[in-house]
Amino acid sequence: MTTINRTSSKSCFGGKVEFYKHSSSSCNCEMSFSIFIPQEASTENKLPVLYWLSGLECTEKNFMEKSGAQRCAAENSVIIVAPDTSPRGCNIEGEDESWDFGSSAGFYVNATQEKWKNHYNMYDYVVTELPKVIAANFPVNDKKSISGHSMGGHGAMMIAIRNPEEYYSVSAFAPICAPSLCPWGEKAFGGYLGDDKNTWKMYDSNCLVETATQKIPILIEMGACDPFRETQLHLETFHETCQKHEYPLTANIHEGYDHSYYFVASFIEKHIEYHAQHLRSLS
Ligand SMILES: N[C@@H](CCC(=O)N[C@@H](CS)C(=O)NCC(=O)O)C(=O)O
Repeated sequence: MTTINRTSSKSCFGGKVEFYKHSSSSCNCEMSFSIFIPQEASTENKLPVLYWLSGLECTEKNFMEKSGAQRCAAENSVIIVAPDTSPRGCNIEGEDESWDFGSSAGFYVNATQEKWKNHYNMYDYVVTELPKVIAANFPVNDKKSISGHSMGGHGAMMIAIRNPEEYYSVSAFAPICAPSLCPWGEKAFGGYLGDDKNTWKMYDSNCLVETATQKIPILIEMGACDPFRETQLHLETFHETCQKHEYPLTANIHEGYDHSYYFVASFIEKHIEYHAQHLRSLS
């Protein structure tokens, strides 16, 4: 069993916000995550988990510190787990050179390129390893949902589209909707997966919805004043692809909101309630 080391524990709305580090076999380095555990969680009362994937430049801290999700998670009896956004400190040349590639920018893929493939396996980490670590160490049942922001919003959609039987619901805030078509995605996929764009499709939600058979509905919030909306996020393209392939998508655009955690904080309660409803519905 993986040993996990708690680095901090704080009371929050009757429950606990805790931070952990552990040795990851997928990423071959130490990984970090944060967790919110509602007060009533116990071995006799195991709770479902909402996984939260953060965006570029984030660590496991941003969501816990800025979203204000804990009160609603406590009220709805949902555990929240927020992993770091990439491996770190792997001594890979260039890993800390830019804010949109390498550290803080794992993009939730399994790298195939020589330089990155030993460590940058965030897909396996989030889909397989982390849920096992959580199940072995916390009072969780086997029900999971997933959400995220920007790069992490895409990660949540891509992971849920590929694993619809694993997640009860999926949602995203200001997601990168078609990574193969935007500068952030092209840089990351090119670097981690190589130049052959065919290999990018398995990690691109805009491609995955074309062939999905079991269709898990997607809920998106997007700020109308998000400065990345036109250049990086491509919601309209994704919307068209979903319509064409009859993939269920609800996208809400909010006047005046941008890309920041102030936007996430403004709508997070609605999403936690949405996930809680799904996590409760099939019990
Ligand atoms: N550094 C970028 C912006 C990066 C950014 O907006 N990151 C988002 C996710 S894509 C975030 O959550 N940042 C951390 C935070 O706001 O706490 C820029 O120069 O425009």
